Amino acid sequence: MNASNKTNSATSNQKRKDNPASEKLDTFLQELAERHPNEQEFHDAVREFMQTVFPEVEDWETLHRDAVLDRLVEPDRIFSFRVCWEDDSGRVRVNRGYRVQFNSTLGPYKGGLRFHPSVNLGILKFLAFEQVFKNALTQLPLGGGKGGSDFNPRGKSDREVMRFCQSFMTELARHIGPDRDVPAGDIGVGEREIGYLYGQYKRLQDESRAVLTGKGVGYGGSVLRTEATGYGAVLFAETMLRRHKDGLEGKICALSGAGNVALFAAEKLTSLGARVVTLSDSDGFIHCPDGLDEEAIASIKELKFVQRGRLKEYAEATGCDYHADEAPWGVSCDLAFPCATQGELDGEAAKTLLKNGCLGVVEGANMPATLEAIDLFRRNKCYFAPGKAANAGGVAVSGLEMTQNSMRLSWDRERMEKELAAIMQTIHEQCVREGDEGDWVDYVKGANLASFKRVADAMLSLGIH
Ligand SMILES: NC(=O)C1=CN([C@@H]2O[C@H](COP(=O)(O)OP(=O)(O)OC[C@H]3O[C@@H](n4cnc5c(N)ncnc54)[C@H](O)[C@@H]3O)[C@@H](O)[C@H]2O)C=CC1
Ligand SMILES: O=C(O)CCC(=O)C(=O)O
Repeated sequence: MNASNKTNSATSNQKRKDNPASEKLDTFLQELAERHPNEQEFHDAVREFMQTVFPEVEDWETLHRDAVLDRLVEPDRIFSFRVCWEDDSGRVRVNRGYRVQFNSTLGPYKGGLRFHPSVNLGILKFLAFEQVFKNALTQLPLGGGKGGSDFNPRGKSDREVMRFCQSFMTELARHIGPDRDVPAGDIGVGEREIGYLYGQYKRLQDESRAVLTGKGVGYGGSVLRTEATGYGAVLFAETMLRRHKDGLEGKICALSGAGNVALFAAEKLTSLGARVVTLSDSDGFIHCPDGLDEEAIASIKELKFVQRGRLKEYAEATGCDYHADEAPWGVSCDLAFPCATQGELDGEAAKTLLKNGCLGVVEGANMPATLEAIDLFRRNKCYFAPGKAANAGGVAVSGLEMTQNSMRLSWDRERMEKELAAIMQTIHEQCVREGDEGDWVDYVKGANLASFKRVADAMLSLGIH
């Protein structure tokens, strides 16, 4: 029983007439909303995915009988726990921690941890759902999960962050393991946090196990993991443009974010001759019409990763334009790279980008474009690279970090660069194979169908559970 054979665009017209896919989709989404109330981000992620998958599912009966689609939207399990820690003044603080183990059909649960005050179960379920399909596209043996806490590292001392991470891991440790669930970083969780989390895991288990990725290269991390998400998104953009007889050289690029993904995307774009004109944080954006050079990006990295400062400070120090409380999508550009967070590029922003002649949008973040924005990009045949394809370079190198840890060796930069480029190429090929519309490639449809087929086929093979 093979979903690839059963899912075919030559869908029988009769079947469609008897029971149109759009009606089935509406019912499915309505039931989802009733079963998972007040989780808008999760509903949106499922809608974006299922609206491309439903019309292509020919053998409805098989998938329906085995409840594959219903199983795909129900997490395997979810943990929620109290995290108590002591701040520098001796006061005890209480946060909530979570891990959503969504689907392990293809391998151990894999996906980042997010520390941000906005974190709630709906957001983590959307991220974990996306992760299942993103990981499938890498072709590595990885399931999907996500976790985190409403803890806000901003403004906390290193020691406070350490105590929080130790408390968080004290509970999480019992649920994870190298063949079970391997977390990594995401918003608010970088190398510092991974170091503290890993240190506490080792202390508790008295074992050096590959239980987290994104570790420092000095203690079991992989070369290129830090850069991989941003670099991978740019490699994807380059492949997408090359297929359409174009390139990155001279392209004006508007980026949002100023964290791990945005800054390494900016670095790679600049090295390939593109002009990065904006970066943003949650307070506003900087606009540098001549483009940020290597030196400027290095000093913003120092500001963000070491001093943990704000872009406003960079603007004050250099005199570049700064726009408080605004996103950068009003700036005229050839390519947009939303690299901050979900929902940051809405319908109005999409209309502005299209009006200004934007050729393509590459999602460095997870679900930064709203459903309305995605719809506008697709209807206008703007090249839109969805996050589950474009930002998969990070988790792909995490997968390779697991491989290196299992083999007890480390690969060098040259090898890692080749591996990352090959994986991004393969992801692009899968999107084109499933999303080629003749005069245009629908990357959303391509990424969703290719990953769906891989996960659904494996689920059918593994029986009902
Ligand atoms: N770190 C990774 O390897 C991967 C991250 N992602 C996604 O990329 C995005 C960024 O993650 P990272 O760069 O790792 O996080 P980060 O914590 O290093 O940086 C996040 C950036 O987004 C900005 N930001 C956060 N919330 C915001 C808001 N509400 N409005 C405006 N700006 C906001 C922050 O100021 C910061 O500049 C997230 O959507 C994450 O899920 C996706 C794949 C892998
Ligand atoms: O490297 C990983 O395991 C997770 C990366 C991640 O959280 C993501 O792809 O959104």
